[in-house]
Amino acid sequence: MARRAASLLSHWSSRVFSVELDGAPTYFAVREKRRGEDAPRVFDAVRRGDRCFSVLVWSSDRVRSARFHAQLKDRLLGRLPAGCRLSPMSSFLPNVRDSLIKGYFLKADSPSSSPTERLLRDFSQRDPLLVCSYLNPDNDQVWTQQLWPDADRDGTPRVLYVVPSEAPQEHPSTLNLINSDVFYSFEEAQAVLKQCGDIIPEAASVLELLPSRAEARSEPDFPVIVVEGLDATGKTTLTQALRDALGAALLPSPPRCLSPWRARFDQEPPLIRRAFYALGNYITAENMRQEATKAPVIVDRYWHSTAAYAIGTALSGPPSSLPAEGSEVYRWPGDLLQPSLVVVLTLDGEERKRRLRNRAQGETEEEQQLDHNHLFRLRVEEAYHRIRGPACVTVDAGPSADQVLQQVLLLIRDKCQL
Ligand SMILES: Nc1ncnc2c1ncn2[C@@H]1O[C@H](COP(=O)(O)OP(=O)(O)O)[C@@H](O)[C@H]1O
Ligand SMILES: Nc1ccn([C@@H]2O[C@H](COP(=O)(O)OP(=O)(O)O)[C@@H](O)[C@H]2O)c(=O)n1
Repeated sequence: MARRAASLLSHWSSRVFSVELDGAPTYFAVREKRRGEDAPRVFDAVRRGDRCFSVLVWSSDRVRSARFHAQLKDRLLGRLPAGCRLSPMSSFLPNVRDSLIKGYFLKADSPSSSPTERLLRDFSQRDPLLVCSYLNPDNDQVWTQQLWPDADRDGTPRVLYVVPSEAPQEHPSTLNLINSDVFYSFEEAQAVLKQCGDIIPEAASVLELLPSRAEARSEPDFPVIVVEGLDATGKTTLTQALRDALGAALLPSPPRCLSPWRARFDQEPPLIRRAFYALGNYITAENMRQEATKAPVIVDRYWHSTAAYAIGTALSGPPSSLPAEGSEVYRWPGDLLQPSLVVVLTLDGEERKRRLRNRAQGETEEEQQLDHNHLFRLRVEEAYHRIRGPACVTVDAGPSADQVLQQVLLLIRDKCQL
């Protein structure tokens, strides 16, 4: 832990900081203070006289960091004085993978800054937090950042100038996607659940259900067809109709054996939750392999869902903020069985909502977010289309259920010689 802190601090001046102030990201860096120089303005959205702080989560234990970050907002809001405003914040080394650390930027009204300061000092001594305070001593928008001595540990307060920085080319969260949000091997996902063992007892039960190891191995005897799409695009309807039309086996994903643990892992931060879903795919792959010795196999969601939802959640903004097409984040895990065909159902937003209303059954929290957040839905759909290895074939799910079935049957006959 101490070594990671030392390396964090030694690269501190190379870091870029990002704060969502009034809905727009402000990027800034810090550097040594030069005497007598006019520093540029940075925090236009911060009122004169406001006292600011940043609280960033850092720990070499990634499970601890992820869980601590997930609780941090509530913990801060529960104890901070009224009038203190929180904005999401992150810090990263440009182009350095896994360098992103996350936390919050706090604006405290001047009169109430002392209790905030006391509380943060208390937090920084007990918790895996790196706290900085921001001052504009001359009240002219020239900001300085001070790493608190107790965070710096060598006893010398470091006072740095805050200077504007350019927006990075890629969304900063892209730096930590691989093996934190999306897992590209059985071992990587399994390692997260093993690490959770002492804090989430259910992890042991999930680990027991896993195959001893994973490998993509040879093609199954019968074709395996995966149906993907956002909630209410008609996956259940289509997969059942395909099962009946082809005399196929129908597999749900995540697999049924994980049902007792799903709600538990849905409460966890992305690192743990996504590892759980990633492992579910390896169980599904074993089931696919077995069933495909006897008949065609239809699967309701698989790797495309796991990766596209994870990418769409980790990033923000319009689909243009996603990693570019061809990026390694869209690759297929080398040890995961590839289906013969992946069909993605797409549906006009209004029709999807109408079907959701008609069905009126419980949505996952993530699915509710899809409804409330149009951009999130667009990001997930775009990520679906960028995933490679098998790429997906898009089918318009707007026509009647029978027409959609006939179209997909044609595709299967064409691509899988069935
Ligand atoms: N092609 C279709 N045309 C009209 N309604 C449909 C069609 N396919 C499915 N539905 C209806 O839309 C709702 C959502 O379909 P469902 O198969 O449950 O979607 P998913 O499994 O993707 O969430 C259901 O009420 C279903 O009867
Ligand atoms: N193979 C899978 C299947 C589901 N999932 C997750 O499960 C959620 C959707 O599951 P669901 O059971 O609500 O889907 P529907 O088939 O009901 O639309 C998505 O939010 C994904 O995050 C996954 O990550 N990987």
